[in-house]
Amino acid sequence: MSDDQSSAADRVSDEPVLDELFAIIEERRDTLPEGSYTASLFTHEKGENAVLEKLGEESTELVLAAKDDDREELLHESADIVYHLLVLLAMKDADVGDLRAELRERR
Ligand SMILES: N=c1c2ncn([C@@H]3O[C@H](COP(=O)(O)OP(=O)(O)OP(=O)(O)O)[C@@H](O)[C@H]3O)c2ncn1[C@@H]1O[C@H](COP(=O)(O)O)[C@@H](O)[C@H]1O
Repeated sequence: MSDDQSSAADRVSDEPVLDELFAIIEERRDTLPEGSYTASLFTHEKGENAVLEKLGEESTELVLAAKDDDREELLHESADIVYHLLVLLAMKDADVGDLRAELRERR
């Protein structure tokens, strides 16, 4: 780990960024505003298959970024995956609280 990278324990934060993102995703799902990429994923315009395809593509890109030791690309693809994963949860009657509970159970 480089000097400018703190340990995982140091970087534990209660900043609710995932909860905020999930709330925005739910709001887009429920109101379907014009011009919203997120809203388009909840319509026939794109739909579930588009989300699953994105997750597949981004997983491959994540693997390639890791193999290339490309830290910037690794973080970019990770963020894309987390976003599309949260969209998928919102499609499947699950939410970020369920994900948190699942992770807690494994500790
Ligand atoms: N976090 C995201 C987010 N991550 C990715 N994306 C979109 O997901 C798509 C990803 O497709 P691609 O991977 O093909 O895009 P890319 O990253 O340019 O391409 P690659 O280099 O990865 O191949 C792009 O259109 C991105 O804009 C996102 N779109 C929205 N959000 C969040 O959702 C909120 C609501 O945004 P709207 O969708 O505009 O309502 C925003 O405020 C953001 O917080």
